[in-house]
Amino acid sequence: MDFKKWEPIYEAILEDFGFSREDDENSAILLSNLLIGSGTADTNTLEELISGKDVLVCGNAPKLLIDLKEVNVEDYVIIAADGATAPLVDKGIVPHVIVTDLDGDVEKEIQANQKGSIMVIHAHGDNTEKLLRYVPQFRNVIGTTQAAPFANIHNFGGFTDGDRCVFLASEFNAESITLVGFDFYDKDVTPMKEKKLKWAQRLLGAF
Ligand SMILES: Nc1ncnc2c1ncn2[C@@H]1O[C@H](COP(=O)(O)OP(=O)(O)OP(=O)(O)O)[C@@H](O)[C@H]1O
Ligand SMILES: Nc1nc2c(c(=O)[nH]1)N=C(CO)CN2
Ligand SMILES: [Mg+2]
Repeated sequence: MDFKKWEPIYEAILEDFGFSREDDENSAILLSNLLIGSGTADTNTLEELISGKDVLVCGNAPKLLIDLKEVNVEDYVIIAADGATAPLVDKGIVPHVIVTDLDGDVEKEIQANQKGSIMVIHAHGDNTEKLLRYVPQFRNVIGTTQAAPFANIHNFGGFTDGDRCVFLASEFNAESITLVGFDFYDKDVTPMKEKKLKWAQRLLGAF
């Protein structure tokens, strides 16, 4: 994603939520340093995995398991959005890629990572403690930010874990992108989650 294209959307998100760009930037610097310690994965791995392939993006809506019955998971490169990892792992499915800001079931994500999942870990102003605690426990990590990319920190576009999966699949030239476990009208969510889902829906309108 060209950051100049993403930046106006990012500025609108910052304003809507009252997030601080400086906090996001400092969190990204922290993640960059943590990855220098533990080893950053190469984005070529994502290119090789995704380019020309059919991708299944798994969101964490309650209907995820119902949606999964309609697809043959073996036909896809599977990208799990954060909390979607646990129900997949419980069904014996190891996602090829996990996109996370580490506020889901991180223990399940560590298990999946040990079985081969590539981690795409997102730094933002409200997850620095999670980064410090968990990043050293993962291998094969690619770091992302919603602010400007630099050095070993990327910005493929997107905001919530779920829509960032789709931006990532698009960035690496997926042949097709199929969504399961997305429900933007889920009423059983907090007001904050409802607001984030509205942004996810809006951002996915571009695809
Ligand atoms: N009804 C839904 N409830 C929860 N997540 C949903 C829903 N529909 C789609 N999603 C997508 O699934 C992703 C993963 O969901 P999860 O429950 O892990 O949320 P989360 O980690 O709190 O999300 P985020 O960190 O992006 O706020 C979300 O980022 C969202 O894009
Ligand atoms: N600063 C900040 N940025 C975010 C946050 C958040 O809570 N705070 N949540 C996200 C995933 O929904 C993505 N980006
Ligand atoms: Mg999350």
